Amino acid sequence: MSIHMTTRPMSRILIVENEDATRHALKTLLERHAYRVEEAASLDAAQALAPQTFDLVICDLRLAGEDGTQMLALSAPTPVLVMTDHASLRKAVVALKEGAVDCITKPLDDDEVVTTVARVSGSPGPARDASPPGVPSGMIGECAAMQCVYERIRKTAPADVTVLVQGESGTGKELVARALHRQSRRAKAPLICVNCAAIPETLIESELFGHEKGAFTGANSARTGLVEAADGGTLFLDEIGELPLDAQARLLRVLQEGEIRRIGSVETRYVDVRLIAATHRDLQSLSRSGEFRLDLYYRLNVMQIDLPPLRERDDDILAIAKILLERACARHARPGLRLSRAARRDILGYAWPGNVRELENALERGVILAEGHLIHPDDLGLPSERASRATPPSAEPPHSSDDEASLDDDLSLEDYFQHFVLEHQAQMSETELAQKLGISRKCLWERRQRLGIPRKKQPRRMA
Ligand SMILES: Nc1ncnc2c1ncn2[C@@H]1O[C@H](COP(=O)(O)OP(=O)(O)OP(=O)(O)O)[C@@H](O)[C@H]1O
Repeated sequence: MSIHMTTRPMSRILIVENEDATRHALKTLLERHAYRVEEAASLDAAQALAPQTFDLVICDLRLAGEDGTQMLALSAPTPVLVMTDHASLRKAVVALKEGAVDCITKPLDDDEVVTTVARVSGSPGPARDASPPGVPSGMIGECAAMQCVYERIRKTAPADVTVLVQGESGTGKELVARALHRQSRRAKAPLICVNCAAIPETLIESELFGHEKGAFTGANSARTGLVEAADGGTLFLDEIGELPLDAQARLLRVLQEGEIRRIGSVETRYVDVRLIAATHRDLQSLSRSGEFRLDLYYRLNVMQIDLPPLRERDDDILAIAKILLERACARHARPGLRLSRAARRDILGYAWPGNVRELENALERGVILAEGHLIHPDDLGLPSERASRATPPSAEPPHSSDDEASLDDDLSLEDYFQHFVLEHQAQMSETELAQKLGISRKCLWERRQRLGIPRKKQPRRMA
């Protein structure tokens, strides 16, 4: 893998991506960090913009019907940073071998994108790392349970041991793996992330360990596996509880002896890989039922990092929501949106079974659907039959002055709305009222219901 570094400050970046939403979000993010960005939705459109004149090209590997790796040749000598999803990790490995400077995986993580772009371009990097001291970049939250997690990361990262990260889905296990890699001596080598649940069981062994030509039907050429691709670096195996038993046996050999044997090969190769595994399942009880090898479990569990579910992070929820909301506002070019008091109460009262990912999605929905400056409970679209939480909604933590201000704004806006409607509804139609308030008729109707001021039926005017 060749790493291209340049010392001049980054100025122009070309994004080649056929998905409009991703392209737009990436452009907005990079422009916020003072990069000049142009975009193309296809190889042809990219070529027309003379990619070789840019300072960096960021290209999706799976352009609709086109092979993104072609951008490497089209852009030379400009460095190319490739984007991929879990399904096309194989292509990413090939692209890295062919000279891509690095690879970022989808769904894109804002902090990772900014840090990677800064690193591969040699530019000074993000203007500020939003993370407070001691909090790994990209992670939000400072409650006591998360402080323990950060301390574990800080102590474990340099130790070069295998780590087992446990937590419910969406609690940030992959973020922990990234932080461990970044803070380790392997930081400059590749981090290969594989979601074992996303690869079909029949393919997973050859994906991980590679195969020789003719090893099985369809194996037309020899292939390097992802374990070998991580040589010198870190391999993150998410959802390791889904790994079939045969693959578990091969993985055990890698951990015990550093040995790897491609499928269909008699030759043993040696790799130097640090393994980080994650699961939301109880591996010990899986091993009792014979689904997970106990010896592998013990090998994996040298260090354990447990992530708390979001519902147990009371002190953090609103702080996380605030930062995720700012990010969503930036992605959708809706600056300044805030959560209404009722929305904040609902966020605190909800059990968040999908954890931070679910909160991220709800806020994204809120930003897209909000009509005024505030996001209301309906915009968040939380399931109506809320799973109850131990903490009642009234237990909202003390407000910072910022929260206090937005609470007052919220109240005064609702007061203003109510006042305006009551004062003018006799003279104005619903359409006129909605226009004056800058909201849709539907939104006016919904707010009337919520505030208990439904429109009274007007007596029909006689001609
Ligand atoms: N502490 C956190 N701070 C900021 N973002 C977070 C945090 N935890 C999770 N996220 C965000 O939530 C989403 C899910 O995170 P991640 O993929 O790391 O979770 P996971 O536990 O690996 O989930 P799964 O097991 O379903 O793969 C990501 O978009 C991530 O950025």
